[in-house]
Amino acid sequence: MASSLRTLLPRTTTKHITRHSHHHRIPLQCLLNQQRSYSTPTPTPTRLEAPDASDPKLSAIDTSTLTITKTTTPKTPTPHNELIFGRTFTDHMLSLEWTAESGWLAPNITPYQNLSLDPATCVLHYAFEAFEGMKAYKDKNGHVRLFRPDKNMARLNRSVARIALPTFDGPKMIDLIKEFCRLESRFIPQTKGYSLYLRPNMIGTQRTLGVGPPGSALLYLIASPVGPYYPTGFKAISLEATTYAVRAWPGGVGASKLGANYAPCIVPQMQAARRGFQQNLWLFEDVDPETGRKEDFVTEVGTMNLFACIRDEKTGQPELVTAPLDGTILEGVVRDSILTLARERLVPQGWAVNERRFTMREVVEASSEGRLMEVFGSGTAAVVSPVRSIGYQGQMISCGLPEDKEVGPVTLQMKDWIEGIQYGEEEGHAWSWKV
Ligand SMILES: Cc1ncc(COP(=O)(O)O)c(C=O)c1O
Repeated sequence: MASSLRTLLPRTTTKHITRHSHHHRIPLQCLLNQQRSYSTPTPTPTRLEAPDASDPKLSAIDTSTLTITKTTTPKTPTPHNELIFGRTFTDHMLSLEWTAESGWLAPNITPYQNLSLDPATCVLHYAFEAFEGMKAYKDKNGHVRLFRPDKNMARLNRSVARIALPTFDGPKMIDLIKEFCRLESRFIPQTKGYSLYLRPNMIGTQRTLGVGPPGSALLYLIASPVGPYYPTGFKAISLEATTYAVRAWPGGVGASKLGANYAPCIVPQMQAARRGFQQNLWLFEDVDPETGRKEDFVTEVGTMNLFACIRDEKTGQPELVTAPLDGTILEGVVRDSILTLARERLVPQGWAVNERRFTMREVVEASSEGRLMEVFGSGTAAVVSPVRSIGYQGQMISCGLPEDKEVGPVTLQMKDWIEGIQYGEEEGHAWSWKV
């Protein structure tokens, strides 16, 4: 316990050495830039430079130094029917500290406990924070499995790099997560639909009010056992298309899983809820280069990507469409899985599968002409979430679900395929990683 507290407590928050290394580095860089600009003008950067922390030495993790301090007060897991998403946690947490001088220090698994942060810690002022959401599942033989954890680690590395937090060795972090899951295995119910939600989180821990790259960071992981998103079967949701606020924009950080992207989404979500909608749908207004007209492009939902099944006006061919990865939406792991499965398994049945920009005008027209077959959200929490209607500019757009149905065939098929892989029912699938 003593060593675990030392890990999380003041070491990073009271030591200042890491800051000095930046003080030395920054003036030197400025000097070099200045010198260069006297001879030939420095070209304007056309892309973001990789931050210092992508230095392989600074992103290495030594898993052989892992220490495990087990709790002396193990909890009784919450009964299945009482599980509420993100409310109860397991006995332990995994944590790793990073400093700009030494890179990643020895990882620790300790009892779940409070963090102690100096009030000046940079995450509390400037939102140096990025996170992930992934799950561990238990198959019918009692083996714990992760679903495409490489994708989550790659995305977390992209997110942290965008805000000058240190990158890390993804495969080594997965080894640590596996170790953590083995320790917490008793919290994962062996019932399909149940899982252990894993929340890796990285924060900048530099104690400073100066705005600059954090010289120290903490990567930690906590876990919450969760039940099925729809315990009594699917319940189709209705979305309010938000026309008065924007979630992300070209050149922004919408593709990064930063905490700072989520807080500003709550007020529009509350407003949608006040009008009876379960979620809001984020749009992006832009000129369509083909028509020269201003359009509302469909992007994604609060914590889900969005798919539509639309029958072609002329040929009648069904198309599965979702917004492209243009930097304004999160690159969902489930989104990618749906696209891959659809290309493998729906295209041979005559479907078109496209990542392309599509507009609310298209959705409205398809709906009014009876060509909008299904709409659904995709994400780790629910896998898929059927959409019954979208409120847009004072109209309710019906998304093709018959009134007596809660889910369409494509949505249901995707859930079955993906859960089959997650729970190891589809034998030997490369996306299901045995722990
Ligand atoms: C904004 C946003 N979009 C999409 C997703 C879906 O991503 P994934 O499929 O990786 O869960 C999430 C959930 O994490 C999200 O927060």
